[in-house]
Amino acid sequence: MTSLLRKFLPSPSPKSPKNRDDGDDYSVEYSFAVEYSGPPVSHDIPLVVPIDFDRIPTASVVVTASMLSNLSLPVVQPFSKSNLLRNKLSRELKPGSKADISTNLASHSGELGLIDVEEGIPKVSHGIDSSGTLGFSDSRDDSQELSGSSEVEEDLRDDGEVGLDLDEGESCSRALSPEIHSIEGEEDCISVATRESSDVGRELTDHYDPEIFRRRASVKKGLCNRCNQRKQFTKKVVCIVCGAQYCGNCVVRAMGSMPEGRKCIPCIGLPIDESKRGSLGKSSWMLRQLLSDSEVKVVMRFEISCKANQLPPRLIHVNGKPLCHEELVVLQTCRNPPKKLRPGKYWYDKVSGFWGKEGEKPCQIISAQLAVGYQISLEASNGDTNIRINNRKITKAELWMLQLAGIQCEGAPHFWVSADGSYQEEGQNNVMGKIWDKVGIKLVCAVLSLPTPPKGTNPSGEEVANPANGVLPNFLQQKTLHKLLLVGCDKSGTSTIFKQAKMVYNVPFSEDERQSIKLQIQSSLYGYLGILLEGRERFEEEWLTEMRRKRSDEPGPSRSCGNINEENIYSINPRLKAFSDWLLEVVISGNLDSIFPASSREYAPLIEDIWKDKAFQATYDRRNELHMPLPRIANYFLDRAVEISSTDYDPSDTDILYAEGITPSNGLASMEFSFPKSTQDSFMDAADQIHQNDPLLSFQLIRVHASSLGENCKWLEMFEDTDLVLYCVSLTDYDQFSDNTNGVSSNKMLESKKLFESIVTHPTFHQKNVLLILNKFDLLEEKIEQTPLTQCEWFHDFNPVISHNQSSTSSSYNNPSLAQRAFNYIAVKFKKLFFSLTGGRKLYVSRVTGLEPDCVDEALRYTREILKWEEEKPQLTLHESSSCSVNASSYS
Ligand SMILES: Nc1nc2c(ncn2[C@@H]2O[C@H](COP(=O)(O)OP(=O)(O)OP(=O)(O)O)[C@@H](O)[C@H]2O)c(=O)[nH]1
Ligand SMILES: [Mg+2]
Repeated sequence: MTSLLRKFLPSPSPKSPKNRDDGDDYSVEYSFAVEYSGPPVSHDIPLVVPIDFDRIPTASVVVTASMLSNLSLPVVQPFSKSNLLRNKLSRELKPGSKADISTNLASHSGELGLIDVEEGIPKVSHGIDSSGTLGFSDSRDDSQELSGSSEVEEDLRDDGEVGLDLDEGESCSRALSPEIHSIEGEEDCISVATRESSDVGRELTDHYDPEIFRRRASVKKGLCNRCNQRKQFTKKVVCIVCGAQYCGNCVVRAMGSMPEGRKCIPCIGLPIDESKRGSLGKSSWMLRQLLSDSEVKVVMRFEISCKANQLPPRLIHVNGKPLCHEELVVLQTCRNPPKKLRPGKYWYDKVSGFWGKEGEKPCQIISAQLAVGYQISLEASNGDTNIRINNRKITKAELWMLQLAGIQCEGAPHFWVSADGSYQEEGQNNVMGKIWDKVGIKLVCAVLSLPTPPKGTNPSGEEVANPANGVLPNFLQQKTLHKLLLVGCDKSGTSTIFKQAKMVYNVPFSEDERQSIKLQIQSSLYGYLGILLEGRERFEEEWLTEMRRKRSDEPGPSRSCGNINEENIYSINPRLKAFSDWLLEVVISGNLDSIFPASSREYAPLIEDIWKDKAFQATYDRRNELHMPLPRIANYFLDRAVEISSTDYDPSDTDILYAEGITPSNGLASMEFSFPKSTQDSFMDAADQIHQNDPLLSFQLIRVHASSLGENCKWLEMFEDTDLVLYCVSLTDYDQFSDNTNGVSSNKMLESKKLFESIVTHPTFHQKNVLLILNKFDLLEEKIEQTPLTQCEWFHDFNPVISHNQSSTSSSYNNPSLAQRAFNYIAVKFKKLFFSLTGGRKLYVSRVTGLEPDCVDEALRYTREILKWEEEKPQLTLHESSSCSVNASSYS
């Protein structure tokens, strides 16, 4: 296999475009914005496939005139066989649609109805001759696909990027000439699609410069580009222009004082490789080893703010228009500029400030009314609903958002939404409300990954952007948010993990959350009381039955004389009895939540009386004999029943942690956090910790209750942009049963297995890795001594060989406890299941042991490591948290 990388270099100058018919294998093509206005064109023009030689697969399919009759969007697509076909067959160009077209300007401009030739940018591309090697030889023949496709293979290169290789000597080499040409002038650019983690397959446009091209072509992969050594090359510094890598010994000599950040000296002054924009300002480990902290900061500041590294405005398209310098300035200096602005195509709703990538849902709300780009198009976000906001068809996620906010969407309404979120229907003059005032809207948006308006004015005292003092303007800060979806069966402990995370990462509970948890605690308290009162009734009946039996056994006349004195330790006075009867009725009817704790003020004095009553205390002493078991945590609250039932009760953090649930609906909850500085971090060395405490790296933890996922987990669709799924399993479920929706009792571990299967095989999570959190390990340690794991049929072959002569010196590693072996066994069971269901994906495992907030720290820090590994695409095949390693041989 010969890599295209080395084989092909740029095409001829745009100033002398070669005509396709002259027999040459390549031609220079031009790209410009066009608005299609005529009937379908049927010129016989072969498809052109521009190829970026440096970052293959970066080739884009460019539409030619003859394809316009059956293809409109998106004109430039990442190169892939299926993309080519799908787009060709399924789209239709309607008059009025705009597109970027590349074609041979010289011969076809007139017939295409071009409107914006002046913005035209020459493109480097290779024409494919009509016999068809890498494309459609004749667009009228739909059956002809990539006829050369068998020679094209995706190949994972050693640097982790996907490359495109061709078989040596195959027909592609006929079509693509290895001849070297160059293009002059700064205006030149080539179309590329990079494989950034979040932008896979998305089109970006890279600056083209022959010097950069030459430099990139001469970069030695896998070696230090100065000393040519390979050894000790795992950590390196990479030039942000040409991609050359340098080892620790050579970096400073190769890069000098780094006045523009990490660039080798000849690259200084050249524009950066756009696919590396995301790493601007993020220092590497190696650099931190070589330079002092303050030096690293200065270099990183240069890297972010120097002129040569700024975004070229033309590479940003807004509503179809490549920006000019002034527009980019307007965009970047407005009050709420787009975050993470990279080369690409965006849509912008000037009325509401909604902003998104072309063909995608909105990702941000920026300042409204900016004079930037053309008018927005109906299809800007590729919305597949009939509902419009400000003349844009909205996406499904936005429709869900409106519906969850209680906004009527029946009858395909067309809303006008202004910058403050007030909305009205088209043709009507009255404002119907404000979207952002709706209850729970922030949570809904967070969960659906939709933007909410940025916070209001800067409170005084907040630092104002000033690169001189190290504070960068918003647009230079690129915050990365990783989404973690936390899900599990009933009582698996997801809400506890969520609350633990809030506490350990100092995310305060809002007043609303505290109030709702307070009501939850009070309501549960009445539930626990109900269980105890039911027990009291039973104990009293048992006592009376026993007394009657004793009486009947007594010989002689006393048997019939007089009634039994029914007064006993379990008797309560009529007032308490009336309350008890009523409460039991409420518990049985399942209406507890609707009655309590709204009316708890009324009942608080009764609770005090009940709690002090000897009958109740006698029952409480026998709480282990109750038919309906009290949750473990009940004691904690019952011991403070009087305090909790009072109206001025204010739950402590521990109360909140022990409470059941987070929100009244017990459904969705979301929080954003970042990892605070930690003195001990088992996963990284000290230098990495500095990097990891980066405030721009944050995480969103979304907890969703299994019952909110709907039939066949259909609502998982809402979480498509999850970065990692955290699936929570309670280790104590193996001997527990619950009634499923059909009223059939089933083992809870098997239920958990079933939900796990549905989630990991759900199409939304196709290709997503999963972290399995095995929870309540502390309870497993107690339980497994009493109840064998084999109670669950899935674990029938758990048969640990325990060494009984544990010496005091043998470590738990050499001689794991029964619970540890059970943990390992269960982890392997899930791993095997996962592997059989998903093939190549990875299941990571961690555990949580207890209710202390920091019990979740390790599992959550592990998620950060997993995401880092994923980004770096390591060669490892099996990852385990060091403290939770799963060893299949530890059980037999
Ligand atoms: N001892 C101990 N108890 C735990 C642990 N994790 C959760 N619990 C308890 O287990 C019970 C269920 O936990 P939750 O966090 O409410 O579970 P859930 O997944 O939210 O379940 P739902 O109530 O169905 O939403 C609560 O009483 C928790 O206090 C743990 O690691 N150790
Ligand atoms: Mg709960």
